[in-house]
Amino acid sequence: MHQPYTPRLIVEVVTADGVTGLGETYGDTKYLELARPLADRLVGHRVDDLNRLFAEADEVAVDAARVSGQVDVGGLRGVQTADKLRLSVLSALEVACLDALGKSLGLPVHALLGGKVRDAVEYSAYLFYKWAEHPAGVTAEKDDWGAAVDPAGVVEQARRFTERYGFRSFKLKGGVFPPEEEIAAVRALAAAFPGHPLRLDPNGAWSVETSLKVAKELGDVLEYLEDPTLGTPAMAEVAAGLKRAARSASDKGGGGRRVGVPLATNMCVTTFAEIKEAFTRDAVQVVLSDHHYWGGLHNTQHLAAICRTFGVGVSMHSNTHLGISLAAMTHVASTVPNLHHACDSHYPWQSEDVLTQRPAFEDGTVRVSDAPGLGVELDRDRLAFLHRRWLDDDGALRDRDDAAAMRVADPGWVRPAVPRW
Ligand SMILES: O=C([O-])C(=O)C[C@H](O)[C@@H](O)C(=O)[O-]
Ligand SMILES: [Mg+2]
Repeated sequence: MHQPYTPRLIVEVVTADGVTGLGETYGDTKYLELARPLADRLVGHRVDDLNRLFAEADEVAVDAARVSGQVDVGGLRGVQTADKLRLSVLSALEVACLDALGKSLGLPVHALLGGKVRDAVEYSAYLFYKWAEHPAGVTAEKDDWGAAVDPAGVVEQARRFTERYGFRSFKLKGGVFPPEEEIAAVRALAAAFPGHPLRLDPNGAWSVETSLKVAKELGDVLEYLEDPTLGTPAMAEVAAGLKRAARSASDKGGGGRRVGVPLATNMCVTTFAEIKEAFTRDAVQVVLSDHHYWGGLHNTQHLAAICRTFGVGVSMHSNTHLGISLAAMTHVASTVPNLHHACDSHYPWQSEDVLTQRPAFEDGTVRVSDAPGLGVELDRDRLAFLHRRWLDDDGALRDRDDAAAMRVADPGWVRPAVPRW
């Protein structure tokens, strides 16, 4: 469940020559608290002095109450550490500096990152279970996607995604209905779109046992299973169980059906500190990077290099971002040689943006811009309009609370404990 609106922080750097650069990141209060002091420390620095950003960010104090034993957005984005909070803010400044630097030098951001290895970046269709409309009383833009609360609705949503944007890969956000229903939805997708890459992401809603059961049932159709269960130890148990099952199936002759399925994560490996345990235990086979919380585009390249060294796949996680971040993701993704999966993006679900021209999806891809910088332009009127809405809000939209809209439909609703199944 996602709130209809989400706060975003837009950063603009201005050089002494008057060149501007744009960046974007999460905009909840805890990020805004760090953005101003960090921005103040950077006044007078060069936009190509990117490594210094990390040292400056380290000097910005994080309120301990923001991070003590916390997970981000109910766990959806993994652990919340002071460092990760700082890196998430830093990422917007790094992207803004790269945009400004590229514009000054007449080079696209991908060139500043070493050059693109592909001309277009593939994205996946992000399928959500949803009602036809938001519950009465929830302020939201209307959409024309219709309801998706069963396999037929999910297939219909996927069909619209292919018609509108040409996506080939499909990711179903699960953990909503009992696993049997989500298995049926994935099977329906596989029947409707034979050979298309499919993923299912229940955000840790299942026990190890349920994860193993679902993975075995869908082993022949899933490209990967994302965060079936919470935490590296539990993911490692699932991965080991799947390996055992695959071995025993091959000992028995196999029968041609794939038993194992790679596990992907944007929850248990979201910081460099978490890599060692996860990779040495073979708990995950694909890491979904998010340049915001990994600390920018250079760090995303470092992460990709570590994944390559360990034989772990890499792709990208999405986060209700706008077009600035989509452009940044596309530039960095174009430079990663070992990007073997279509990246996630919530962007088709966003009806609003702060750009004069929205990035477009063609055949499920975004073309990598060769224009100087990111290749996007800020629409100051739209930014002012959205900022005004944020200022006028009673405070309910300042910090992401995905349960808020659910509580309008069902006042007693609380986020279910995990594992739920
Ligand atoms: O793969 C995903 O998109 C998720 O696991 C959920 C995300 O964390 C998403 O809700 C977000 O960050 O806004
Ligand atoms: Mg995920």
